[in-house]
Amino acid sequence: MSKVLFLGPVGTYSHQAVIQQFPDEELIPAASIPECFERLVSSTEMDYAVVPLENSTNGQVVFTYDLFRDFMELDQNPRLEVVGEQYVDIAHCLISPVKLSVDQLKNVDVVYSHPQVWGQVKDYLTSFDKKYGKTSKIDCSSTSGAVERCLNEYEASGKITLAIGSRVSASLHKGTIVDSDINDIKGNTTRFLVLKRRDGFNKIASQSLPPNGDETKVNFVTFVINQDNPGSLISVLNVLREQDLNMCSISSRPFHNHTQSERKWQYCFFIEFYDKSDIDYELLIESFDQHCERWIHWGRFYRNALYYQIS
Ligand SMILES: O=C(O)C(=O)Cc1ccccc1
Repeated sequence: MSKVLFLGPVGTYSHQAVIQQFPDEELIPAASIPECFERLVSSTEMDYAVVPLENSTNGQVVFTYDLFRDFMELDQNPRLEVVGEQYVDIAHCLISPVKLSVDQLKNVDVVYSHPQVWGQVKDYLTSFDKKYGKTSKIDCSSTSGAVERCLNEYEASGKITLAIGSRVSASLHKGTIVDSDINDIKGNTTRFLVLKRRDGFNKIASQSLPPNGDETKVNFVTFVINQDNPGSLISVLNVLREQDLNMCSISSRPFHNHTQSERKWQYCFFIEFYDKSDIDYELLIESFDQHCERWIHWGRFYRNALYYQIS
């Protein structure tokens, strides 16, 4: 049986993603996204990890992007590869420890959740604060961890706070749902990546989980360029055009080159592009070597059919 790390505790959206991917394996809750990366790389006991990457409402889960960046910066041969992806519909609920009257709601001054949530319920919380009074938003390591903290605080001190998480997290932690489906944008979906320890290093990560009906494969690459060379980013993207490779995502995160740490406004780029049967990977490696200060090919994995879900 494989051991699979996920952002816990049980009831997180990551928990749902890992159940979708590995319904019959041993699921191991981690306290944070960095812990998922670190335990997978450092412990031969662990086989996979499932981490949130981006959300359809408010984009990057920056903690995960920054971990890919840092692993690339610290280790030219990071022992990790991306072998799959999952998609989870996000349906946030406002959760309390007990059933609350309107007056009790007016006395609540704290709401707990994962930082990624605030951008997904901004309008909802603005109108909530107008109706019931200003609340402080407190970050927790996960949505279900936020619900757990809300219930534990009530048990320990009787203080009534609120949390935002899934309906499952309310059930598992015996919370009460005050309001449901509170996302500002319907069809809110989070994309997760499935990580595997990379045994030995090859410039092109080759393993992937079996296809799920969609035979399209996606390549995931991070790179940094010499930003003082005009056209350096175009030169890298031209590598894809020259081989008629279709890019399906591009994003960036701040990058602090360890040799120029005092320099600001440098970027690490993240691109994904679709596979083709006739990719000349030797040429791709040569071109990335030529135009990038450093780069890592994290994986070639099958596109999950849920990617195409329209709402
Ligand atoms: O905290 C969770 O439930 C997670 O899995 C991270 C997350 C948080 C908010 C939306 C999607 C995933």
